[in-house]
Amino acid sequence: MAPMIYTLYGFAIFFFVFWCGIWILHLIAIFYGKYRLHSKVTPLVSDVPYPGVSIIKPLMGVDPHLFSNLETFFTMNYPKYELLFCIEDDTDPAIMLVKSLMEKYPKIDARLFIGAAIVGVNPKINNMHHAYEAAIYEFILISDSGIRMKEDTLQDMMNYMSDKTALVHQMPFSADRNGFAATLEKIYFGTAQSRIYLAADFVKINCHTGMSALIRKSVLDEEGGIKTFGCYLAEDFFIAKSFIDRGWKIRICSQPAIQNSGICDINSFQARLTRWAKLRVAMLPVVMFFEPLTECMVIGGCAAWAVGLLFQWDSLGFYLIHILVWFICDWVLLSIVQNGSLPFNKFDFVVGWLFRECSGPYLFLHALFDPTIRWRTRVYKLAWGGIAQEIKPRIKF
Ligand SMILES: CCCCCCCC/C=C\CCCCCCCC(=O)N[C@@H](CO)[C@H](O)/C=C/CCCCCCCCCCCCC
Ligand SMILES: O=c1ccn([C@@H]2O[C@H](COP(=O)(O)OP(=O)(O)O[C@H]3OC[C@@H](O)[C@H](O)[C@H]3O)[C@@H](O)[C@H]2O)c(=O)[nH]1
Repeated sequence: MAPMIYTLYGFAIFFFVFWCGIWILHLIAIFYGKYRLHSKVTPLVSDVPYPGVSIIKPLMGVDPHLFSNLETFFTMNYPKYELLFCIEDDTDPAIMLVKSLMEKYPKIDARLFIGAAIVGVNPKINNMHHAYEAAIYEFILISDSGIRMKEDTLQDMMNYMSDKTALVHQMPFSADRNGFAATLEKIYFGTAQSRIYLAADFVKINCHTGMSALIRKSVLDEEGGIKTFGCYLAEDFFIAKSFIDRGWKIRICSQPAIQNSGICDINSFQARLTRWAKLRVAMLPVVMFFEPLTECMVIGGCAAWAVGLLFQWDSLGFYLIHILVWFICDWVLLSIVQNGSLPFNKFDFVVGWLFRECSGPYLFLHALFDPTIRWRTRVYKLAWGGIAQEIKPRIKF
């Protein structure tokens, strides 16, 4: 009987301590977010020789926002940059769209690369490889198709590129769009993901998501270039890891990434989160045990049970207060990340937040039990450690 009791008390103490740790994460995210995000960007000084940036845009297919998202790259206020658009398929309608932007902005140095190289299994790396080889500047910006830039975003990123830094990335967030799926995306990126992202950046843990990343090219070249990371689907994580292992710093900049894909529905959003969860579990198996415990409903339930056992507190009351305080912290964090009025009201936030918090643990479980990964037109399997293998030939739409 005694071992059983010790085990129960052991679990209770673990849950209670973990729960206390999670509140420290909340506080770090709120205070660090307030201090770190949305700083005023130092204006460009005309006699300073700014380093050049080769911006690589891997594209695949079109969506209703693609034209206006890409256009923001032609209207940036940065003195020296080139745009390198990469499109794998020569029948992709994105080609027409890029060409029309190149005609509209003839003064902007832009090139189009059609056809992917096969340097690994990661289709984004394969797509970008030719552009990477042709890039002329000392910095590259890898920027996904759904990203929007403000006029000063590149300047903001460059401001954080110190001599010891090799990678500056934008914390994922989303644009103001209408509909429940857009609300859900904003709530997820502005709460659950921002909390971990900001805390990880604060303690210098690698949490790099590669949708918008400014990279010191010489450092990546020392690793053999982007092709070295073509064997992983989570090339972003492994690029950052290789930099950190060699003593370089990676940092977030002050402007969160504005994701503005024209495809915004609950199924594709959840499929994306599930895909990311599969990547995390394969690269860092420890995540399998700890990530569910970072979910409000899960850690709240565990802590409520623990305090009932350890301190004879009312578990239900504790659970409800836990949820309420978490909810308030999330509202505060989301407001900090948004840095302005939100495109939805408080009622939408309550519904979206509850939906996200209840569906999060389910999606994670779903990711654990289905190891195959579908990314756009391809299907993969991951081995422990993150090496990917393509298991079905490409589906052509
Ligand atoms: C003692 C070890 C504790 C490990 C705790 C792990 C808890 C992880 C909880 C939530 C993870 C949310 C991650 C959010 C961003 C990830 C988005 C993503 O998956 N992107 C992938 C695709 O682009 C990318 O390849 C992966 C990037 C990095 C994933 C790293 C996850 C671990 C982060 C651990 C942070 C702990 C912070 C602790 C601060 C005190
Ligand atoms: O087959 C593909 C798939 C994707 N891509 C490009 O890769 C970028 C990211 O694609 P998606 O938007 O589908 O995927 P995500 O936003 O989930 O990507 C994210 O997760 C996986 C990481 O490897 C990426 O670095 C990260 O950006 C886009 O610019 C897309 O055009 C390709 O070029 N080919």
